[in-house]
Amino acid sequence: MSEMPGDTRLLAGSREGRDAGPRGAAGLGESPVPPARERTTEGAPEAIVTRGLTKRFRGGQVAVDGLDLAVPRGSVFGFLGPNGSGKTTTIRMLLGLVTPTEGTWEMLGRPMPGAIPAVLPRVGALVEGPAFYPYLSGEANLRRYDAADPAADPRTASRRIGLALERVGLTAAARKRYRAYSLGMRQRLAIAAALLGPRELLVLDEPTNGLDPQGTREVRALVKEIAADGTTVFVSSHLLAEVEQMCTHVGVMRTGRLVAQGPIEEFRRLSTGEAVMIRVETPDTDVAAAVLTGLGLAGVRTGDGEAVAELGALAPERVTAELVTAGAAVRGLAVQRPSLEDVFVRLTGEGFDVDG
Ligand SMILES: Nc1ncnc2c1ncn2[C@@H]1O[C@H](COP(=O)(O)OP(=O)(O)OP(=O)(O)O)[C@@H](O)[C@H]1O
Repeated sequence: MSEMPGDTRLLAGSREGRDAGPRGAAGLGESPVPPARERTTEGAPEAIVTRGLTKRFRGGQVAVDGLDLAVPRGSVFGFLGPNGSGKTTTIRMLLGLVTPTEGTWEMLGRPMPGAIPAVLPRVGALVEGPAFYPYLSGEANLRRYDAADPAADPRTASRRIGLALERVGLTAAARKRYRAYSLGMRQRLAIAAALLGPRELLVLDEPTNGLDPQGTREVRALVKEIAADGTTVFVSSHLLAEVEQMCTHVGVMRTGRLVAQGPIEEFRRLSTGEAVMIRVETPDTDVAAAVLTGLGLAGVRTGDGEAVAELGALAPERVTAELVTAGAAVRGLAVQRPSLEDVFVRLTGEGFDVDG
């Protein structure tokens, strides 16, 4: 797994980068000479870096507020946040589709938006699904799509299209009409359109939105395959399970702010700070509750055939022994460690849809 600079910035923390930087001074288009720290090299360890990136829409709505993202090369970076938290606006800014109100950003080591002509051909993007013709085949649709790109050499179109179809596993269905494609195949074709040409970075905005479970699985598997080939993938989602299954890194958005970012392992480690619960399944709930209370455990409560408490640092075998000594018939005993979801809920103050 690639290392993210400043892993310690996992929690809400990317502020220092912003304060040290040219925030505010760099209203885009206002400064003809970019600050020295913007002149980065192609070999930068991040595929995307933003500093203080902000979008205030007319009418005062702040959609994205001082974003300091660092997306390591080679990562599958899950850009996670509830609906309306600013993910799409961020992606549109990164791709030069919307002008930031404030802040700077780099893609593939080059300062944007100045380097757009050099950088965007190396970046595949799926933001709004491309409109495909239902009565044309997948291949014919890609041909039209490719022909609309002035940078694409028509002499090599067939090869490009063949490779893109192969990459998304649609070679066998290339001649089928688009309208006969399943939802998953349609989305894979959209990803193929983003992969017409060799890409170092793929940006996908909610690629599984609206898909059935089978389509969702296909797209997730495809993202992993693309990443395994060395392409950095920046993928937005409001689904925690999706990010957990696909991503090596996560950035968490809440109302336009990045509240945390880092390797997913770091988030898992964070979850160890949450309360570990012990759940005793027993017909003798009162006896069990008395034992748990006697052991000094907090949050003791009884329910339907069970007694529950916060285990804290106590060894579960100690609880088991005391329960047996007290004569409680123990049918089951479970230690519940906090999930990644608990951590995200604490960070964002709201729940996530867990299912894909
Ligand atoms: N063109 C616009 N003009 C005014 N406000 C906008 C515009 N585009 C987005 N917004 C607002 O900015 C906020 C962030 O929207 P954005 O679409 O970036 O969020 P999101 O996290 O991608 O959510 P979703 O998953 O629902 O698309 C929302 O409150 C939205 O209403």
